[in-house]
Amino acid sequence: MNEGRGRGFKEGVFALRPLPSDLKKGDMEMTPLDKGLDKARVLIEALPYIQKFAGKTMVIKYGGHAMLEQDLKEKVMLDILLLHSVGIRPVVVHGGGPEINSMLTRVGKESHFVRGLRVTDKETMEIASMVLVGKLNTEIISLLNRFGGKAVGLSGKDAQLLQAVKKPMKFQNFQGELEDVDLGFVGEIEQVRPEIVTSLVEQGYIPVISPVAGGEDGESYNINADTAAGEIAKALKADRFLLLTDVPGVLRDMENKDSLLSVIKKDEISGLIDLGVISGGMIPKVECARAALQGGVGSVHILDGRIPHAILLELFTDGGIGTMFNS
Ligand SMILES: Nc1ncnc2c1ncn2[C@@H]1O[C@H](COP(=O)(O)OP(=O)(O)O)[C@@H](O)[C@H]1O
Ligand SMILES: CC(=O)N[C@@H](CCC(=O)OP(=O)(O)O)C(=O)O
Repeated sequence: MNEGRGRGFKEGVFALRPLPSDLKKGDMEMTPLDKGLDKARVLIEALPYIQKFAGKTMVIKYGGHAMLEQDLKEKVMLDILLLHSVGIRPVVVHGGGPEINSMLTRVGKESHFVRGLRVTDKETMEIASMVLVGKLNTEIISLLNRFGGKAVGLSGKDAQLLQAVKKPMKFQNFQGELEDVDLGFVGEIEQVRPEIVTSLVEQGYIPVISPVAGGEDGESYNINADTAAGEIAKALKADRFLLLTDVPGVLRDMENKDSLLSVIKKDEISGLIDLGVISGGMIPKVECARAALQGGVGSVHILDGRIPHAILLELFTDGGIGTMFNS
């Protein structure tokens, strides 16, 4: 199903004879040499991608349900470190919606969303900041650094990285009329000042950014993490923008996990939304994918963060595992 992405690299020297991992059970026991060859083959398949991506910036949006399991979290961190070790420049933007929900429940507050955006009153903003900046950002950089990385935590407020204004929102009522909805401290990004990120990246650090922006008025604004990551990817003119989520990618039929759309062209996105193929939480993702492509990002990938090493499988294998958006 993933064949035909046309990434253009052929398997190298190892394609000429059956690979040890291709042998069926019972054909032959794998010898230590076979196992070694298998590992070599994996590295060789990755080689053209490693060469192609060296020095390139990749923005990785990590969030949602893909962030909840410790074992998976560690695998995501190892993937990011591997990218960094082969000369790629990863920039991480994280979410944490489910963790904000649990913290709000613990303090007896309900979560309300309008078109995927959390209605954010003053107290919710404080709690969202505590969870995103205080807890999750620190946890991610601690993990990366524990595994030997040099990660630096930032929020969108640092060095005015993300400047926002209050986001206006209209909502259609039961009579079909458009009404204004007050989302509170939900922000719309007005300006991205990527210099702090660029200078950290140039010095070999991995920036890890939480989606809280500052406003002219000195307030903090809550930004959807997909949107924040997309804006940052655009400002950095990233080569790749990866969104990790909890589905295999964009499915043609939500009931059928095998109906993955492996490649979507930028111009096909509106049609898929109009047809109802893409709905709910997937809409902001594909919309920020489109905006990122329009803003000069090379390609955008939506992939299943629940699959161990999803990032490596997407970037360094010929078929990839998720949905790739390109122009
Ligand atoms: N065509 C589609 N393919 C896959 N998922 C879709 C599609 N349309 C809607 N969705 C929904 O989008 C969700 C992903 O968005 P969301 O829950 O906001 O992700 P996250 O929490 O990772 O940011 C999926 O869990 C699924 O319910
Ligand atoms: C305005 C808005 O909705 N902000 C999000 C920010 C976190 C986020 O987007 O996290 P995920 O990527 O894990 O969903 C929120 O408060 O949940």
